[in-house]
Amino acid sequence: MAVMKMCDILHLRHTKLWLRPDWLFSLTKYGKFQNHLLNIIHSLTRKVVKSKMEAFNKGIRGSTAEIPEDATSKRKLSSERINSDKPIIEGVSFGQSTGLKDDLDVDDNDVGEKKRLAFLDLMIEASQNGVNISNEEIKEQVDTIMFEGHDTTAAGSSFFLSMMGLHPEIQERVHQELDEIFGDSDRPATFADTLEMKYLERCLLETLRVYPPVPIVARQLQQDVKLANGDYTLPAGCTVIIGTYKIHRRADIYPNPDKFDPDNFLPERTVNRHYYAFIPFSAGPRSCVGRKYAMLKLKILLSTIMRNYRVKSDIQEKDFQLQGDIILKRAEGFQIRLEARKRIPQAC
Ligand code: HEM
Repeated sequence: MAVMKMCDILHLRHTKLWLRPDWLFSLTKYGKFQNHLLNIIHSLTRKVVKSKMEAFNKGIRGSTAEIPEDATSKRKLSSERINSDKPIIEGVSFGQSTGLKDDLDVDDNDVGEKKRLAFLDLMIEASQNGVNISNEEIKEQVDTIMFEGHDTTAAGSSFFLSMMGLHPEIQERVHQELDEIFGDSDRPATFADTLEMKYLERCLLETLRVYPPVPIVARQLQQDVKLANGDYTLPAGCTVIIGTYKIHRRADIYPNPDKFDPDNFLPERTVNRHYYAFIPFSAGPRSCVGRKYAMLKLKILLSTIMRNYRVKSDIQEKDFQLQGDIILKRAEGFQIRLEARKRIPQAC
């Protein structure tokens, strides 16, 4: 709640110009409330770092990513199948749905077979091995991960459920797929199961296309940048905004771009699409470090909800058949409801 309330204050400062200067803002009730909220948030992260350090000093390390062998072989098979359909054309992606590959991924075997130190353990170990990183800096990294990891996935999963409510026929296919994977069992989903969730994954990617939780990213240029597509130079110091939301709705890339269509992520459609045509996690060296974890977490979370519930919405798809940004305005205040499909395990 503290993070959500902090976001309200941040958004308020976007629109209320007089709240922008820090000195003026700090005198207002919002400034004081912000201090209170930050205190709550920071004391949580301090507690996390402290308990991790205590555990680390006792020799206890965080979990390492170990994936069962059968899961990795399944994964390789499915990507081989996709690769064999069509040759990969240089400079374009053959679909991030095959593992959210990015230009950061140099190792093709990067599906988690390697044992890794949990991020916080890694930083604590580095600080104890002479790397110059203070406890406060470690805490700030934890703040970042906690915020980035929570707000975006919360938005992504809400949008996904909204889409399910709006498109009952698509929801039905998701249910069918999950029933095929899990049958009547209420066992928890595993990593191997998530690799079978092909249709759910397509729905998730399509959700991130039409409603990217991070709709724009911005950069301040440190040096002049000459654009490749003409005689234009962007001067150092200016801020460049990449409009993810707009890119994802380009009709030359996605025919009928306002339509929610999970088939946009069929391997044959993604094969020749430009690498940067789908950038919910941004791209390049400062892209989202949590994207694979986010996809995994979202698939586990959403499949668990969908196995047990049917999503109903109080508006129809036709209410969304408007152009571009207006869609979001019409969607304000609409409600979705979850109806139990079967016996609900306690974990839900
Ligand atoms: C659907 C879920 C997510 C989406 C859509 C998303 C999207 C993004 C985007 C667009 C950026 C780049 C922001 C910018 O350049 O201004 C970013 C950065 C980042 N994300 Fe995510 N993210 C998601 C989940 C996560 C999760 C689960 C974590 C951590 C567990 C995470 C950690 C980070 C971090 C640490 C950065 C900063 C990377 C850097 O600056 O080098 N994200 N994310």
